[in-house]
Amino acid sequence: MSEQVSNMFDTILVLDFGSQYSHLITRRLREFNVYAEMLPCTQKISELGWKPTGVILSGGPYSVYEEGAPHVDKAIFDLNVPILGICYGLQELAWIDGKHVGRGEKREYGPSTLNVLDKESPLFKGIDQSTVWMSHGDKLHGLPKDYVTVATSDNSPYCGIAHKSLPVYGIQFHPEVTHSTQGKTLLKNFAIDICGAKQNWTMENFVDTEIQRIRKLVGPTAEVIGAVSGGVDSTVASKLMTEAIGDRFHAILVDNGVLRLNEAENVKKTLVDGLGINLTVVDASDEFLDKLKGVTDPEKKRKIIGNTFIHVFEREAAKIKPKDGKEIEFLLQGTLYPDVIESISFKGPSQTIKTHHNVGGLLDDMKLKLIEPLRELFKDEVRHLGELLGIPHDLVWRHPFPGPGIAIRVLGEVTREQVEIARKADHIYITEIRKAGLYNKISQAFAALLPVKSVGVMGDQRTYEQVIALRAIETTDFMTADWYPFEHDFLKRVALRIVNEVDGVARVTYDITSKPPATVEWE
Ligand SMILES: Nc1ncnc2c1ncn2[C@@H]1O[C@H](COP(=O)(O)OP(=O)(O)OP(=O)(O)O)[C@@H](O)[C@H]1O
Ligand SMILES: O=c1[nH]c(=O)c2[nH+]cn([C@@H]3O[C@H](COP(=O)(O)O)[C@@H](O)[C@H]3O)c2[nH]1
Ligand SMILES: NC(=O)CC[C@H](N)C(=O)O
Ligand SMILES: [Mg+2]
Repeated sequence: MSEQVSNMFDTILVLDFGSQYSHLITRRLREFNVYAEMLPCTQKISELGWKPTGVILSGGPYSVYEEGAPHVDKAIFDLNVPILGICYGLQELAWIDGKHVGRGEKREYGPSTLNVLDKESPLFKGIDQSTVWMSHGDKLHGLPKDYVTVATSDNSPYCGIAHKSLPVYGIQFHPEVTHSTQGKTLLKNFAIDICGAKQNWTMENFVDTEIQRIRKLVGPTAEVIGAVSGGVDSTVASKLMTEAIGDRFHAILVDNGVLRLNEAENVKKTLVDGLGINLTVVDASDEFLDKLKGVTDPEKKRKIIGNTFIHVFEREAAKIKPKDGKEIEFLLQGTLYPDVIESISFKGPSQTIKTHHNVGGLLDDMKLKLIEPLRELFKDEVRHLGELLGIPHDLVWRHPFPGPGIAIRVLGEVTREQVEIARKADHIYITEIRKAGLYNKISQAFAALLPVKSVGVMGDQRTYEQVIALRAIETTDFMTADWYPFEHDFLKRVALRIVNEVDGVARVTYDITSKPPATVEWE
């Protein structure tokens, strides 16, 4: 899939050396409609399968002179396309041609002033003295062979360098962060003027080319299945698939008994009636809740739900008999670019904090070929795509909802009764958030039901019931998050409604922990 998109649009290849900012390079380029793709720094150019329009080497936490430090495939120089090294990338260029890199006397983090020496340099066109963001401890001690200095900064005499005859550049600062005030101009200069990349990466173009691509890939008769949740990603992927192949696409929604209030019905209404998606809703709630009986360990809950999910999905898939008399050939997945990025680090995927349920487990058994139309997109691009495809605004901007659902929001044993309490409280909470006009300001909000009892007094009677914890967070990437600062009156209103309207709850608390150290979900 990734090969195909890169062949259809001029593509800047970003080779990732592990900087925390690497994905921002891709983002910035896409913001001015130049398509870019990030791959690990160890990518072999001969195995790329497409020709980049230009190459950017990212920053990274290593030192080029260290043993075991990552190094780029020298074949990038045989591509005869422009190259830009950023921070570690600059140091890598200098290391390759003369090894002039070492520890600096002073580390440099934060703002610095850029001083452009070569006013004719195409990389610095329209850029003069400006603030640039630094984050390095190593520095160049001399120029690599055949390079000249084009810019300096207070602490970096080789802040910008350029090859004398080739379009190869290196810069010590990070143009991809917004703190580098003219960083975007520099990236534009590189991608558009120096590489000559066309600015044709628009969602409208993507929709057209992607629909054509899916049709070609699937052929005139083959059929496709996909799991949909009513969440943003699977809905957008399903709508795209429906546009491409109509009801040869079979969507399956599994009601696992831990969905939100009236969710299965609502999703059915929106997807079938509203969007024309060929959807089957399978009620497997008894099966899930039976298997969850007596289980309190969060990881066990996640695994049970993940496994049961696969089981139910496979069973339903086997019932589908394609019209061409063959078997189902493809499985649609709503994988997004951040999922891909997280697993491409050359040191392997990051440590497992919690097992996110996923449908990847289907792969081996089912021998289905994967279709992942959103694989190159960031979440906000997926939302934009959803709007273009005519998916209602409310659905496109929905808060994410985890696959294991309310089961990981009912702490302790999951029973129908406990799910019902959590569901009702959640519904009231979200309704109030919407009423207050706060839904789109918050990234995710939900109610969790705690397995502790607390004493209360209602109508002169002693009560002894459970506790609801409200959570609301703001985040851009869900990797880090902060709690949302509600007005006190709002919290007062929600607490009152929940205790009054939901049997079994005597107390409400608000969770004021950020991530880290907490996670978004309670389990
Ligand atoms: N109840 C369900 N029935 C069928 N498939 C499901 C269900 N819950 C989750 N899935 C599948 O698991 C995938 C991953 O879930 P995830 O929550 O990451 O994405 P999403 O639900 O599509 O979007 P969002 O992030 O907005 O919730 C979904 O895309 C969908 O394919
Ligand atoms: O599809 C999913 N399957 C899961 O198993 C899962 N666990 C957490 N989440 C969602 O991921 C984001 C980060 O959550 P955590 O900080 O709790 O890990 C939040 O948006 C969580 O809701 C999941 N989504
Ligand atoms: N941000 C970076 O790329 C840092 C590169 C290298 N690790 C240094 O400290 O200089
Ligand atoms: Mg979801």
